Amino acid sequence: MTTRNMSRFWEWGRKIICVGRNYADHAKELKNAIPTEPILFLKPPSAYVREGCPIVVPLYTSNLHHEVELGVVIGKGGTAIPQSTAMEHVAGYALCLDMTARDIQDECKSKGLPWTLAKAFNTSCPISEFILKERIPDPGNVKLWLKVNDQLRQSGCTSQMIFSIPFLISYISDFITLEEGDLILTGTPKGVSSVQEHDELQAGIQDVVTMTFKVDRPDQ
Ligand SMILES: CC(=O)CC(=O)C(=O)O
Ligand SMILES: [Mg+2]
Repeated sequence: MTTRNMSRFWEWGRKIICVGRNYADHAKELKNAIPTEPILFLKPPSAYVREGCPIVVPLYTSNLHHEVELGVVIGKGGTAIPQSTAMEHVAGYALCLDMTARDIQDECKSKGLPWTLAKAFNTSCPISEFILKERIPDPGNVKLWLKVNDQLRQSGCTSQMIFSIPFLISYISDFITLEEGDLILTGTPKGVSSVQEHDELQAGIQDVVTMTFKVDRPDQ
């Protein structure tokens, strides 16, 4: 099925499609309504950051939040993909953080403006290594966790997702053609919180993968 080596998919310049409020417990903690249809937004490929490089806090935010999420890596593109064959389009997975400037997002929400500067800045998408599809046989039932300076902040299971992975692939591909190398971030469970310069973030998918990132702030 996969025609290219996916192991460095983040270098291909493909799009990152993010799903918001896909866990009811997270929607509730931010006092947001539970969606009846997926909420979508995008990050550019310049948002990617790999282990060994820092997450850089944008100068314009004073409330940068972590959101741990399961990322789905597309191996075969398509438009209007039926749910029944959606998983055939998946090459694998990645553990992802959807770094969010929460103060900027709140301001954009209150003004009815897009979330771009809250969600799509450089280093807003830290990712793990590529995880082959076979290593996560049931992506609808895996545990995700995140610690800040060794303190557990997020712990959830993809079984809590409101919209399943096949549904999301089908729904997204009705509006946005999916291409090989695209990444879908499937939303975050509860426990999002603020991070500061010098913090260490560690995250994992049960026994499959872990990753560690430092937070940095450029000089003003
Ligand atoms: C409120 C949000 O930031 C939505 C989001 O990204 C999520 O994962 O949920
Ligand atoms: Mg998110």
